[in-house]
Amino acid sequence: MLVRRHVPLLESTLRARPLRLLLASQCSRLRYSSSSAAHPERIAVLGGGIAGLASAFFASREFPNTKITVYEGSAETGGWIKSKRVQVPGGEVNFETGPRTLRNATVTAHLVQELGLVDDLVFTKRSEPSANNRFIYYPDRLNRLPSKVPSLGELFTLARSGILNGWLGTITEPLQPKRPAALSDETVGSFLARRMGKRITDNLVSAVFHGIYAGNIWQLSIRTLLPTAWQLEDKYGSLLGGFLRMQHETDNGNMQTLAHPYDLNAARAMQSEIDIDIDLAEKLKEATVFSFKGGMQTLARGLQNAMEKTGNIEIRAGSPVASFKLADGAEKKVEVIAGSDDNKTTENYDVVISTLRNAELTPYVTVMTVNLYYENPALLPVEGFGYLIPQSIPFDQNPERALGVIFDSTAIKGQDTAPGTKLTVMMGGHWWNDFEGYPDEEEGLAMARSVVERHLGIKDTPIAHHVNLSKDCIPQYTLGYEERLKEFASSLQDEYKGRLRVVGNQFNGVGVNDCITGAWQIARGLRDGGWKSGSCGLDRVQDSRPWTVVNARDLTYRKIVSEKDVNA
Ligand SMILES: C=Cc1c2[nH]c(c1C)Cc1[nH]c(c(CCC(=O)O)c1C)Cc1[nH]c(c(C)c1CCC(=O)O)Cc1[nH]c(c(C)c1C=C)C2
Repeated sequence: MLVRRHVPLLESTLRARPLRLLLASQCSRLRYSSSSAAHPERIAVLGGGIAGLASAFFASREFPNTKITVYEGSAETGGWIKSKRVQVPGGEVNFETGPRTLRNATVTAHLVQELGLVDDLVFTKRSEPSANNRFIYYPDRLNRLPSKVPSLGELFTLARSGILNGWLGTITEPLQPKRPAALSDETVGSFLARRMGKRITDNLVSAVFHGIYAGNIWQLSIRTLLPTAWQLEDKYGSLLGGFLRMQHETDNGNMQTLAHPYDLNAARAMQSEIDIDIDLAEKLKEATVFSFKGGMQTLARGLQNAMEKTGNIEIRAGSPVASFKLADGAEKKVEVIAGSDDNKTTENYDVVISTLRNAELTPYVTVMTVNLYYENPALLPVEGFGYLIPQSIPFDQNPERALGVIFDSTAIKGQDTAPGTKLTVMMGGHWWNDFEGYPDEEEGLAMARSVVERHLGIKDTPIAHHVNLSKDCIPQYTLGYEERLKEFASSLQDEYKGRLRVVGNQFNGVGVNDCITGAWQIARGLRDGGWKSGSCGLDRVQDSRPWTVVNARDLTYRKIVSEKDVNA
């Protein structure tokens, strides 16, 4: 593969990876310790999920001489990331109860590299069927979604299923009435139905949002979840018109897009501060998603192990936070009370990074995952990633309120030593919002089996299974979220004078990558005396600069470029 770096001098050190990584980490330490004259003495991180662990890790890189304490309520760190290794006849299989794969993201790739986990990675290549075959269940069968530009045949098959009914509205969108200037937010459903019609929105878009938020598109905020679409309409009066303008307004042939200046700065910081090893970059480029041979928990464990080795981070598992507040006295410190009922401690910190949830900011949804393993390796009627179920499916086709089914044994390979078929049925989300109780393990298993029998015709008995209820696992960025977040940010600043920062899936996005990137930004924000500033870590939402037209490539990490680009 033709790949080369921008900076030829670095090329030889790149090839000698261990040396390069060693140098990189020493350079980072030198740079970080240069500001150590004014480093915080103690930092507390509240919550040992991925956002908390990554925050502690990055903060320790910034301040090697600061004592960092991570408080985690449960016995184990990692939060929603949980992998379970299960013995089955013929080998072992990996069951994930939470996030199961990662998409390429600069900070995550860098973290994996720093933790020495590159050899533990498994990739789903772009060429594999699971990368290309994604299905939507509608109205009573699986429909393959076109992977890139759809062929006429693919469009015809989709149109025949009825999924695309109402698509004509999409091209007449620029002629439709403009959105009222005073409208400060809209639901994803309403925004998209205005241009695509309600039927496609319900049949297609709702399925995609099930797969990410397990949420209801008629409640989620377009302004937060599809901000570029919202801003394009704001600037150009039409989403399609704005999109087409972006194709024309090219500078040196580059595609353009709208971006918030904060995001542009963040992209520049990644570009200048992060080096990704060339071998890893190549693998990531060829993959749609990746995970770890031992499951996603490898990442959380890798982080914990690396932190334990630093000597300046203490992880207190089984130590729930009871309360925290700005401590009395002249010095700005935050007092944290934590621990079990019979063993509570009260300690003061210069900075607290909280990943704990705030009940007023967002509602949450609960998801039940049921992992199923069958001895027969050839059970599935189609090969692919799995399928999502839209909101429009009538109750009799989906009484269990399943959101989707993942074909794990094809979606990500290299984790199991047994050859059978592995599936995960995901149920609940917004559908279960009003439930007073949830199905127990036995009921969950029966419901999942009935979903795969009705949708896929699978009647076999699974030889291994795991039922897990993740109560309140995905925050819902509902209508008006951004305004609520702004108010929340100023109240935090008033109360904690900058000594409390917040990060995690309630603020940065619901994915693992969002949490890791948010943690990296929080730690950078503490640098060079930033820990004494009045920020609460929500600088992005408080930054009122308008979105501007930028070259799309300026938003992407591109230290690794193709030979063609180098020569251009
Ligand atoms: C525990 C359930 C989760 C559901 N959504 C998320 C979790 C952790 C978060 C999430 N899922 C996806 C994204 C998009 C980008 C990314 O970081 O990968 C996010 C933030 C996409 C996704 N959804 C499912 C899978 C296997 C993936 C990743 C791989 C891919 O896109 O190729 C499946 C899935 N997740 C949820 C449901 C209900 C579901 C249904 C099949 C909820």
